[in-house]
Amino acid sequence: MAKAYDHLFKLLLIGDSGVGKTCLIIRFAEDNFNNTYISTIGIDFKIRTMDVEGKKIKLQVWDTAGQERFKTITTAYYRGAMGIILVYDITDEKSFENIQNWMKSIKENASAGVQRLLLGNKCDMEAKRKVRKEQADKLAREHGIRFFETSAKSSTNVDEAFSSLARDILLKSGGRRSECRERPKVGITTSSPHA
Ligand SMILES: Nc1nc2c(ncn2[C@@H]2O[C@H](COP(=O)(O)OP(=O)(O)OP(=O)(O)O)[C@@H](O)[C@H]2O)c(=O)[nH]1
Repeated sequence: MAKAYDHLFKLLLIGDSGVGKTCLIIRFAEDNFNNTYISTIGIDFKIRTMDVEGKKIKLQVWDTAGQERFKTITTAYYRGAMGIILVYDITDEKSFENIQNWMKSIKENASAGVQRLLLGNKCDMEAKRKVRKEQADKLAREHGIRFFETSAKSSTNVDEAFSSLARDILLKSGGRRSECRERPKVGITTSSPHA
């Protein structure tokens, strides 16, 4: 029987409440978008398998609640993550300023070698932009990480962002077989509806 996947990578999305973390995951895992805002309670995850550099990569993507009151629960999940995606909203300056605090939280709670990625979401809302692309580019460069502007709504750069992070983790691991060896379903699988 053909192997269902070569690697399992655990990713985590963090960032202020309302920046679009859940929507990015739903766009990535289900190719769907909903305008209704239901704030995440605690933590949730979805799965999608994708081809990266000729390998089948199963991505288990964890969605955290941005609200401060869930911090104790959500930071407990940092340690197991191989990649962490920091998300801000390009129409919300405060969410960009807070990226520094989210970076600090990674330093305090995640594994030392965790791969990070910065996303400026809601780039479909150009008229309401408050954060210039150059500002985020500079921040990403300072931290030595990649940066994309995305839109979960228009699907801009969502697949690109996830596959770029998966590729970086893959290359860093030297293509060694990673994590568990269960044999899941092939193709795109999702689980656990957004709470
Ligand atoms: N225009 C636009 N709206 C978006 C986009 N992504 C998310 N939204 C909207 O922003 C709101 C918040 O999205 P969520 O994905 O629930 O935000 P979140 O970061 O998961 O929030 P918490 O669960 O509270 O941490 C919703 O009303 C979404 O419809 C986007 O790319 N463009």
